[in-house]
Amino acid sequence: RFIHQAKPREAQAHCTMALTVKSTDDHALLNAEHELWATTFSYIKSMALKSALDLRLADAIHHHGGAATLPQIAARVTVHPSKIPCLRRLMRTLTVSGVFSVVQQQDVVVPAASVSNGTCNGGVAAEPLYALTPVSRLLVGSRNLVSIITMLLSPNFVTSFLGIGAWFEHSLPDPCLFTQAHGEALWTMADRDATFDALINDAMVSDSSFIMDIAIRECGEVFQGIGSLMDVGGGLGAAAQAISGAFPSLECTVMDLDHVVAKAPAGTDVNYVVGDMFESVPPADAVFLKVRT
Ligand SMILES: C[S@@+](CC[C@H](N)C(=O)[O-])C[C@H]1O[C@@H](n2cnc3c(N)ncnc32)[C@H](O)[C@@H]1O
Repeated sequence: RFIHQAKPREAQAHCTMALTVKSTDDHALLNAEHELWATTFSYIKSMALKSALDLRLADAIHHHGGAATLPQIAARVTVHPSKIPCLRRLMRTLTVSGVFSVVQQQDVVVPAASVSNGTCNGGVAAEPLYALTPVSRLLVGSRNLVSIITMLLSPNFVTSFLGIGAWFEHSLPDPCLFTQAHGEALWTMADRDATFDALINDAMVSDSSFIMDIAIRECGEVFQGIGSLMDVGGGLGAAAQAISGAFPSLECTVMDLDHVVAKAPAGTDVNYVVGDMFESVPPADAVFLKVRT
């Protein structure tokens, strides 16, 4: 904080001052305050990730074969030229949290003017190369997790968590955080708001397409020996499709609310039925309910 508030030389002086605190108690106080600020701002990590999704930064790096300089990234995303120094700071935040990695290239130099990082005064400057990591590789390619992360970081979900304190004040049973924040249940909003419904359904397809391949590889034996399966609250059926693909003799049916089943894809090996799981569940050899914890 000292460094950001002051000019470089003053910052150094302040920094030295901070580091030469003599009292152990003051050291402890400053450490505690640092922890408090770090916890307070920890949401910046997820907001930086949201920005990366909004700006499609992983796609821009992927386009360049998995590693790209800031000018190369900036050329492929919608960033006003005046904000390119800010983009460098965003990339720094994302590399600290492991979304991207960065290497300082020794052998590639570019004119400082084109770097536009706000710190170079002419001459040449080595351009850092930002690369995809195992984390950001999950955000590119055909089976990516962009939709589920976009939903989890969407305003309707994020704002719900602002009410945790208020939620504790009410006795059980009470509305969940989502209902408390928005005055209606998540599935009611999805029924009413087509954009929100699409956000959820796409999110679930991306999550199920990813996790079910692993689940079938790791514990596919649970599906052996059964003739029919009912995926309760199965959404657009991505999980059931994965199971059906791996076990073609297993008759898979998805049960969901009518506004979801109305959008179910045609031409799959999966059957779809409308129903309310709190009223009844159609008979099958096994009931499947996918839960992520
Ligand atoms: C979190 S999504 C999971 C979708 C799917 N199982 C998956 O993992 O890809 C929950 C699903 O339950 C459905 N749902 C909510 N309430 C329901 C109810 N009372 N009866 C049947 N389905 C319901 C929603 O429409 C939604 O598709």
